[in-house]
Amino acid sequence: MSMIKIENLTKTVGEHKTKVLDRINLEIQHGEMIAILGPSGSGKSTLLKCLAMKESWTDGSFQVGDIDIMKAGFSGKRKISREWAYVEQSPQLHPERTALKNVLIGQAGQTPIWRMLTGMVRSDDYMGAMDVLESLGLLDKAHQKASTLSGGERQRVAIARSLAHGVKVVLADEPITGLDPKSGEDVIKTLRALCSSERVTIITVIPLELAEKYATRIIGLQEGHIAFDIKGRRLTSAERRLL
Ligand SMILES: Nc1ncnc2c1ncn2[C@@H]1O[C@H](COP(=O)(O)OP(=O)(O)OP(=O)(O)O)[C@@H](O)[C@H]1O
Repeated sequence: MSMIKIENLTKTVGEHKTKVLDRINLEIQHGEMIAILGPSGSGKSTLLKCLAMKESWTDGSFQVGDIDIMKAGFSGKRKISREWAYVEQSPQLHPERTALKNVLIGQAGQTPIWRMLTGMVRSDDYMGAMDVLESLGLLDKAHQKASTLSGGERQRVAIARSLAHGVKVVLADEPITGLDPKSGEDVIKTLRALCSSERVTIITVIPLELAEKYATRIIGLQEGHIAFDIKGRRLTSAERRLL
């Protein structure tokens, strides 16, 4: 059984019912690293948000394991959302807290109330948080206040926060925007390694060159529909022309 299965996912907007997503069919397995590519306005962010259940769609079915999202009640959706993280382009962090503290306390709803109140952490949590920060190239920023971090650094703290709390699916919209090429590639390399070692599933919008090098699968969108869906590899010139 696929981890995620969507069929004919369609989203229309406005009075002219413009199709932003047009009959998208996808089956996603654990441990895939999926890069979504496509021209500006092709629907990449909308698809990510729908997959993350942050945005509604007009038509289509959406199954996660044996849970039908359209019919799932609050507890079914909550079970899924605990293990999934959507990292937006400008994620919310506690501005006055350090990068490390942001990773440790997690998002509201994931942290035991006693820990929020006392601020106490176990030493293995501390080491785990430092490990993920290091793997995302943030060790030297661990003790810096979130408000003083750059946009790209804040994104990586948000990814570290998800991973430190055992998230199994990460949906990240342009996670390396604003990073220099080397740091950007290091982040993508780390995400790919997590797919291989921990079977974390990553669905993300990243530049073409990095998608070709690190993604296990590349999905090309064009005007809201899937133009190609291939294993990670160098694109042919015909595929490149679609982007
Ligand atoms: N709620 C909405 N109302 C009207 N139009 C919308 C809405 N949501 C998305 N769109 C339109 O749908 C199209 C796809 O938007 P989306 O942000 O998903 O594209 P994208 O591929 O992520 O683009 P970019 O690469 O520029 O970020 C755009 O033309 C956008 O204007």
